[in-house]
Amino acid sequence: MAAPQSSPRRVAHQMLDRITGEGRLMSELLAAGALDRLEPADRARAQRLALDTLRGLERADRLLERHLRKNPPLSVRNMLRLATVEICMGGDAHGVVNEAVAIVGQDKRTGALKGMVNAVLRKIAAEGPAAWVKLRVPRLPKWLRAPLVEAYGAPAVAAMEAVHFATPPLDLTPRGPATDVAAAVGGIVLPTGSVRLGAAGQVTSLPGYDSGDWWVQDAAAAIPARVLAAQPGEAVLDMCAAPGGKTMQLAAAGARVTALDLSEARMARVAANLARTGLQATLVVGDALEHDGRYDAILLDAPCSATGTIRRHPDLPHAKDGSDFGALIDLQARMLDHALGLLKPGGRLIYCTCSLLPDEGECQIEEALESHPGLVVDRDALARPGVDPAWITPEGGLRLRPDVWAEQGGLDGFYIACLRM
Ligand SMILES: C[S@@+](CC[C@H](N)C(=O)[O-])C[C@H]1O[C@@H](n2cnc3c(N)ncnc32)[C@H](O)[C@@H]1O
Repeated sequence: MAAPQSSPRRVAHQMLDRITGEGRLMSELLAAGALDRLEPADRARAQRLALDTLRGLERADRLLERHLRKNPPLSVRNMLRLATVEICMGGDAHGVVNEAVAIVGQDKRTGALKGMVNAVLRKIAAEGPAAWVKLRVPRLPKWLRAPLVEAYGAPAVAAMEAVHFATPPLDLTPRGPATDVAAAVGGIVLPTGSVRLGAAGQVTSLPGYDSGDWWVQDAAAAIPARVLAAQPGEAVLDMCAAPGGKTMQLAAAGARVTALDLSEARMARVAANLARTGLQATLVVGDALEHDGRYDAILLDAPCSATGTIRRHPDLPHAKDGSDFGALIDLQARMLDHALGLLKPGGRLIYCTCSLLPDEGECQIEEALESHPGLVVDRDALARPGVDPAWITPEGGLRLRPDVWAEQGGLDGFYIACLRM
């Protein structure tokens, strides 16, 4: 086995370069082994440094602007950003500055700038922490902010940005009684039945992980399967299943679940999750648009912009620019059309996306209702514990936003609707 050869700051810096420079998502980098050169104990720290930097990027840039005479190359800017955020969040300035200077100095392309990095970061160490707290909460980029302001209004978007800026809590979906899991892990039970922890630490060392008593799943992401309310023995298709959070909910309810996903690698995670929790489903790797069968119920958690998950994935606004969302919207419509054709008479379909964009939620349902005579929205299905009727939209879906339950850490943005043929 190759010896680990890096440090958390170096790895966090490399991840920032790839996210901001190449438009890669952190999930892709992690899947490709970005943390492998670190000791296991250092991996969470590297990831946290990168995530904190991405959440605070706008503030870091504002502080750095005061001290930069020229725009440095992106890699140097990213090192300055990472060091600025760490210093302003209470890191040991001496150690941070020394390593930042070493990292810039050891790279032939940037070595000549190490003196500048040293000088700028010494100023940040002196003035930054006091100035940091006075800066505004970082905003979403314009390409995303504009449609959200149009949909929800500027005050609501500002409230979402405040939640995005905070470190999110950890949510667990309990397999059995939520109170037992909450007591075991030291969490609270949310009104919708998920268990929430403030400071998680290492997930795999929490009580009940090995025995599969729960799985990690945002409280919003747990609502679609609750709305579907699978009954024992029902044939249920989880149409875009990986990594399997909703598959496990459906299987735990006693349904005969077929879990379908296009990605073999992601389906391996469904298999591992089912093995850990002792739950069962039939796994199919394939294209949802070509899948055949007849089901009592279908859960379509369609691929989407994932703009509802920014509090957990602050890399997204920096890696994306919205240019690939049109193709996703088209795919969602085709998947919804195809899925409706797989329902038994009287069957129900849950359509959901972890998106904040109405084009991927409300508009998809409005269009499906126009093009499928006889299709109806089942509003009554939304009456689940903890679901606030104020979240129900005019066409009869649920609109969840990060600023819901903001004081308790918020929720992922989601759209959920129950359709019946
Ligand atoms: C939002 S994620 C699903 C999350 C999952 N339902 C859960 O709760 O863990 C969307 C999934 O759609 C899958 N996907 C994308 N295109 C697909 C297609 N044409 N057919 C089937 N699955 C597809 C992706 O591989 C991805 O795993």
